[in-house]
Parts: sequence; C-alpha cells; structure tokens
Amino acid sequence: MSSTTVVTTSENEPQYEYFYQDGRFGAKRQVLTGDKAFKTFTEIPVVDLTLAFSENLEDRKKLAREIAEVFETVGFMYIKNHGVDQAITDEAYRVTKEYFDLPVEKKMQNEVWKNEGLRGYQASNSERLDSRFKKGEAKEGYVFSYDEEWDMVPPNLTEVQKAMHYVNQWPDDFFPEFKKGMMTYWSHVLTLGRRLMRLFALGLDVDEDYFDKMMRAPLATIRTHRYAPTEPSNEDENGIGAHTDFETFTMLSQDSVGGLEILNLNGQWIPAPPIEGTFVVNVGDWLQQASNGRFVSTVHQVKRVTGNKPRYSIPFFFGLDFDAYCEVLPTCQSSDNPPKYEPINIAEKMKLTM
Ligand SMILES: O=C(O)CCC(=O)C(=O)O
Ligand SMILES: [Fe+2]
Repeated sequence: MSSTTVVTTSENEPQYEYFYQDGRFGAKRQVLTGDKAFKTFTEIPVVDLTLAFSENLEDRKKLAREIAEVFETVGFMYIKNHGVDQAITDEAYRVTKEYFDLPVEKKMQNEVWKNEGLRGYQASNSERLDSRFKKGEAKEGYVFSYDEEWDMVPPNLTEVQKAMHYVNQWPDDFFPEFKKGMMTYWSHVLTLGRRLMRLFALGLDVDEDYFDKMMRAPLATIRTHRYAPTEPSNEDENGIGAHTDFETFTMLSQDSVGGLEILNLNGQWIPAPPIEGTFVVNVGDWLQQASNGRFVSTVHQVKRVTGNKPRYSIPFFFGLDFDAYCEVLPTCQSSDNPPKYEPINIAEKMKLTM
C-alpha cells in the first residue's frame, strides 16, 4: 500500500497509517517527522542462528539476548544459518507454483469454505483486511495446519486434544505431490519453530523449556501464497493490508520479488527486501501478550505486485497448543508492571470444547 494509505486531510492536520488488529481494521499510528519523530528502526537486522545449535547453554543465551533486543525494538528479524535445507524450501516453492498454475475450477474443489476448519484454497480477492481497497487482495493462498503424522516429535494426543485439531484437505486425487512437498517443509519449520521458542524463553529470562508443555501439538499453520501481477493503474486492489499477526510468531520465506514492508514507530514503512537463504521472523500478538508488551508485534503489509512476475511467499504461523494456558511470564510482570493482558487459551478463543 505504501504512501497511498496515508490519509492527508490538510497541511496542518496529522496524518495516520491505519492497520488491522484484533479482528478489526481501524487501529492507527500517527506519521511523525522532524523533531516529533522517535528514535526508531530504519532497517531489519539479520541474526545468525548458528549458536542456536550449540550444546553450550551460555552460547544459546547469548543468541537469545541478541534476539530479545531485536524483538523489543523492531519485532522483526531475518534469520540465516537456520538449518532448514534449501532443497526442502525449493521443493515447497515448486509444488506451490505448480498448484497455483492449475485451472481455477480444479483449485476450487478444495476451497476453504468446504472445510470445517477453513483449511484449503483461498481464491484471489476473497480477503480484504483494508476496506478502502474495494476489490480486495490480489493474492491466492492455500492454508493447512497441524498434522500429527508429519510431526517429527509426535505428541501422543488424547482423543479430546485430537478433536481440537481440524483436518486439512488436500488435492490428493489430482496433485498428490502438493501435500508431500508442503508437509515436508512444514515439519522442518515446525521443528525450527520449537527451537526458536526456546530461544525466546531464554531471552525473556525464563527457563529454556518454559514453553515446551505449550507446544506439543501447536496451532501451526502455513498459508502458501501467490500474488499475481495487477495493472499499475488498478488502485482498488491490494497485496495484504497492514496488520499484525495474531499468533506467537511468524516465520516467512519469500521469493526474490519483494513487497513486504513493516511499520516503525514514526509511521514510516520500512522495506523487508528478500535476502537469499533467510527467513523473516516476526513477533505475533500472543508473544507480545505473554511478554507483557516487552516484545512488539509489529505492523506489516505487502504491496501488490505490478511487475510482470508473480510473487510467492510461504508464511508459517506458530501458535500454541489448543489447551495451553499462557499467562504473562513471571519475569515480565511485577507490582510496578502488572499484567496488561489476559492469559492466552486458544481453545477458549476459538470456542472449542476441552
Ligand atoms: O507474504 C508475505 O510476505 C507476508 C504475508 C503476511 O503477512 C501474512 O500472511 O500474514
Ligand atoms: Fe502477516
């Protein structure tokens, strides 16, 4: 959306950037310039994850502190040396491209509304986070979530816990490779996600295994995307409207096209250009809540594609177990700093029975 979203009324009136949060559009941030501007970030740091794999706790703590500093100020980072084999990511892109190239009638056979948990194909223009873009968002998606069979650490769920997970749908009868490519990728980023949660725990000064009991079978969703090019003159369409992610954190792979931007405290959009071999990791609302606001869930958006190549991206949204009960961490509250947020319980949020 870039500068087109700035609402200018008159020379003297403040300008705002609007975004979508808590299920609604209309949260806003004032655009501040000159001596009114805060000291804030203008670029997104790249964090080397090598120490995450060290046997030495002190090494892991060092990295955790580096990440915590980034999450307290920017809420977004690139990670490199994350251990996910490039061939697995490449295969996820290959099947994504092949899937989106199928005729739309085929793709509509697995449309999200045919699935109880809204997993499946999302057609172009079926979403609109920013109501000012009349036509909607020029992107297609395919959504799927936790599947115990593909978890490298299967959790042995009770029947009640099992029932909380919706069943994914897949185009198995006409494109069986899609599930294999996507679930293989999912299982690797899920494993990396659990490792990252341990680093976030250390960075928030609790034990490394603090979140372990809350991420045995987490809500862990991928929505693989294609943003098709739109006419430059088509101002009615958007990429993805400005928003925060509601889960714990997001780990995004993006191709070389670009278009992701994040909002700093001064209401300026800072680009998050593609960097080969990295993932972009950002704090979501639940981690902001668990950390009592210490980690920031940063607003971001995707500009629509106007060149001649589509853009592909694969965000992975890491939640918590459905029956987890995550209060503000003991280390993030005190009598001077009481909890600002209610405990997180996904089952309750989603009105599932426990
Ligand atoms: O496609 C991207 O780069 C970001 C997608 C995103 O922000 C989302 O799906 O929440
Ligand atoms: Fe997002």
